[in-house]
Amino acid sequence: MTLTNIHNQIQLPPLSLYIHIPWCIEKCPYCDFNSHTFKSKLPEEDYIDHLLLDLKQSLPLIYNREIKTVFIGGGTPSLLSEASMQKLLSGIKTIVNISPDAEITMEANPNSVEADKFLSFNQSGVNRLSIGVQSFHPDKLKRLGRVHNQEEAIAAAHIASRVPFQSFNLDIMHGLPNQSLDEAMADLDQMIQLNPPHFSWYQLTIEPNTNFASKPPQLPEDDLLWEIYIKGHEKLTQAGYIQYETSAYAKQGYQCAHNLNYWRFGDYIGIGCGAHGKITHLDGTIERIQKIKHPKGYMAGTYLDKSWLVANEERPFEFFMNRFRLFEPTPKAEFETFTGLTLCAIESSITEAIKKEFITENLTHWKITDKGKLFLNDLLGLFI
Ligand SMILES: C[S@@+](CC[C@H](N)C(=O)[O-])C[C@H]1O[C@@H](n2cnc3c(N)ncnc32)[C@H](O)[C@@H]1O
Ligand SMILES: C[S@@+](CC[C@H](N)C(=O)[O-])C[C@H]1O[C@@H](n2cnc3c(N)ncnc32)[C@H](O)[C@@H]1O
Ligand code: SF4
Repeated sequence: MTLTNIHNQIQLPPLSLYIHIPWCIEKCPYCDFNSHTFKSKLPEEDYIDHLLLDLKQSLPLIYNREIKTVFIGGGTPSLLSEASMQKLLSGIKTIVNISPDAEITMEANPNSVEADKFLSFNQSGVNRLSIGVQSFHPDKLKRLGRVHNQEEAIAAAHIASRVPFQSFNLDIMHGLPNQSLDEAMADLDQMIQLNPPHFSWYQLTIEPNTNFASKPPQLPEDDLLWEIYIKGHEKLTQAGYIQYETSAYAKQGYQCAHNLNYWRFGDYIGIGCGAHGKITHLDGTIERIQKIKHPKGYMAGTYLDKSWLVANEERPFEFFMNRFRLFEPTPKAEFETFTGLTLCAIESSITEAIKKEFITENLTHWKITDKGKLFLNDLLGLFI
């Protein structure tokens, strides 16, 4: 990349904080997230001390930048006791500068024991709850190895709507083992009745190194998957949900600010086992950071696994890989300020993408077309 391709006006993107809680009651057979079962008692007090120390050690990366969003993910963060969540959230507020109107999300499983803690989590500062429902169908829940049942999922959503969270999200998966169109639509009907402001609708994928990868279940054929997607999308749109990313739907004004910041190539620090981060420095370098994955190793007290700089040549791909997941137009100015490159650096790739009808452009923005969404890998390949 030549010098003329480097933009000299560095403007730091918004900053988020991710906190990983690595434990679950059972390991679900489809899940490859960094989660571990535990034998007796959760070492939660020790772990929170480590999280706070990890955050303190991250300070030189962010000096006093304001944190716009916080996301406590897992694993199953709702396994933490009320006191631990209170200690964690008040602890981070003494270390970093959290914006007074920050979105603070926590993931929860819908078991009754955990749902009883929702109000207390809210009083500790959580203002957005994300509940992993997956399905409302009893057989499907069993097949997915979930430890909650249909009644608990409905009750958890009711509790979440009564607690004064600013928003809550339900995660539902489709394309489940032996799932029919009617079963997938029944899950959506039940979800719509519960009326969450935000809804994530993931197609089940078989991930390597999971139980489903070694003993693959019978998944719906491609034609049926497509029908589920098209009919489901229609139903969600009619119910007032706006799709803003492949799997994310929200009522007007309820998009998830934390995920939006990831997809817009924002900055974030990650603390906890296996958490990753991305930070833009004042000299224009972009650093990626990865923490140690296993709880035992992480709690030995050295948190950093590795970190590396994103080369100038890799920045266009990294920027568009995230950005083109979103349906909103991409401001050209953000490409320059967030990657530190000029538009000249991608001129030929953009021309090619327009010629192939993957994107359109006007003076200020690019927009992905339906064809671009369908051939996303080919589109992104133009920026490698
Ligand atoms: C990391 S999980 C955490 C949420 C919480 N532990 C739970 O499972 O309820 C986040 C979400 O990713 C989705 N997910 C996990 N594995 C998936 C897979 N193989 N295919 C599609 N979605 C998946 C599920 O909807 C899940 O709720
Ligand atoms: C798949 S998403 C589910 C979000 C949910 N649908 C919502 O709208 O709130 C969240 C999961 O991604 C993973 N994750 C997100 N940010 C991460 C980070 N910085 N480092 C490591 N894992 C991360 C965690 O496993 C987390 O539970
Ligand atoms: S409860 Fe959530 S994080 Fe834990 S194994 Fe299941 S899907 Fe993965």
